Amino acid sequence: MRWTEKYRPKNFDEIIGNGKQKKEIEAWVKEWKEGNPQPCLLLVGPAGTGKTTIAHVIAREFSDFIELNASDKRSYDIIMNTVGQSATTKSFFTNDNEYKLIILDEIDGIHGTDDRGGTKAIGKIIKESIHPIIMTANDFYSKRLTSIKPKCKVIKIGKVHTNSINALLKRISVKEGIKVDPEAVRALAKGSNGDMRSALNTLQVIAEETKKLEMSDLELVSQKDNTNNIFDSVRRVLKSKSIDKVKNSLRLDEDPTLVLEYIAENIPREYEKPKEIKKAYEMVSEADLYFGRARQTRNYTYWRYASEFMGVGVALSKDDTYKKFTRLTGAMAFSLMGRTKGKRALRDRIAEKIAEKIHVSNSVAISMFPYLEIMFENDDVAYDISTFFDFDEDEIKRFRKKKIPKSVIKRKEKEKQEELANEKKKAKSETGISEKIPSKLESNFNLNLTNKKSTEEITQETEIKKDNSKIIQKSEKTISSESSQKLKGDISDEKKLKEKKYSNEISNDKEENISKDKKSKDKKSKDTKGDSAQKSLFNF
Ligand SMILES: Nc1ncnc2c1ncn2[C@@H]1O[C@H](COP(=O)(O)OP(=O)(O)OP(=O)(O)O)[C@@H](O)[C@H]1O
Repeated sequence: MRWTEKYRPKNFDEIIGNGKQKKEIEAWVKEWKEGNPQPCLLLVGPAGTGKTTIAHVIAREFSDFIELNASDKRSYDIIMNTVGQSATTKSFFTNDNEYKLIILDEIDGIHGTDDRGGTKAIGKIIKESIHPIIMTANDFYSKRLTSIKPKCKVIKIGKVHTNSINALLKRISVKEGIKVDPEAVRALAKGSNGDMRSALNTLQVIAEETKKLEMSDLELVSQKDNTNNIFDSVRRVLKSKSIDKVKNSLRLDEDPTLVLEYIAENIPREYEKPKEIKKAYEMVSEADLYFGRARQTRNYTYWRYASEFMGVGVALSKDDTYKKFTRLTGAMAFSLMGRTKGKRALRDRIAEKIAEKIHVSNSVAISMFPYLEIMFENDDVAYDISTFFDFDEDEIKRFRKKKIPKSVIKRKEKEKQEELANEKKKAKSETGISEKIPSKLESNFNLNLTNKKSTEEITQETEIKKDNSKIIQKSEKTISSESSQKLKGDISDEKKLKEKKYSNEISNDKEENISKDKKSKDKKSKDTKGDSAQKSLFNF
């Protein structure tokens, strides 16, 4: 049970704050009871300060009472049929000639031009009623009250003082067996800003289960307070038919799509008629469409339409307000999201790794998961894929329950080392070809021998040799860095690919140079052959 109901004051003494106003109201009741009719009582003040509670306490003083949410039956005829005639005859209920109290809640909720005479009807009832009437409203300056105020005794109900809230919270905590830090209660009382309903709701949300309230809960207070605000708004949308009240309640510092989720979640908890539920969900769907449009176009004026549908639309989907207590819940979608937060983070991490590596979008990467699950059934493939994408243990666990066996990892690493060793060998053997390139001395010797080469040819040959020796050094450097990394056993595949590409480039370079060399050698040997022929000619 909500503590606001459990601890709703039963008499004037239990109503805290507003001492002066309480005295005025008590005097008004006394006059009525002594047979002196009094003007209609209009209680105006902020939410959660006790207006409805006061009306109910007064109702106990009379033989009977009728309570009507003014915005429920807005038509002139309905108001007249419900209380109009009864208000003008003493026997509007059962038998006796006693006064009966008429309570009209949310008077400022009657919608201006659309109220089809609602304000007029109330004016008429006030004028003609022989029974005491109490009305409540939030907004003293509401246009709806302009014609009503002069006909009533207006009593402004102020915010409840922090000290009074603090004292009541302490009393309730004792009754509920909650161990409280006085500083924390005071902070909570202050934070509720004169709204007793909010203070009680917050205390219940935080301390009902833990049976404690400490300063460290204060952070939680502000968070829960937000949630409370959402719940208050949702409650207002579902409970009220007052357009202004519903609109006001949706002015809260919260993501409106979250509020929509909460409303959608709670519609069937409050509304009972299938027709009402259907209509309310149609409104939710309209609101959702506008939120979608706002997101897509980034034109947030669409939010206004969405709010109309999810607030007023949903509120007016019911025929009448329900006089019952409804336990509201948070949006399941969000609690589900909360529970799967870790899983989703893992999913996104994996998707990012895949996306980056193979240049696909994250959603495409996620769509590959079922295939990866199948591929991961094979130990070797699981090792290859996870090495390629650089998956850690948790990420591997996403695709297979068992760890990759150590024996497979060992074997795979060995194979990798062997592969690298082969590559190194291959590179060295290529280096061997370059070594056959004639040394400078040899060339000079040949030159001396042949004595026939042009200076240009000599420079070209020397350049080629220089290039070759550079390439050899480069490739040897690469190989030695490869082997040291291989020993560390943590060469990333991307690096490997790059290195392979790089060593391919090198060997291409080498091949090109070697073929250049060969050509030059051939040329040389041709030349040499020519020389020798010439030599013989010389000799000749
Ligand atoms: N002055 C008060 N003293 C003790 N409890 C209070 C007081 N005001 C509010 N409460 C608590 O808050 C609950 C809600 O108060 P109530 O419905 O009377 O507020 P209200 O002023 O009519 O708000 P609204 O304008 O939103 O209808 C009550 O059930 C009661 O538990």
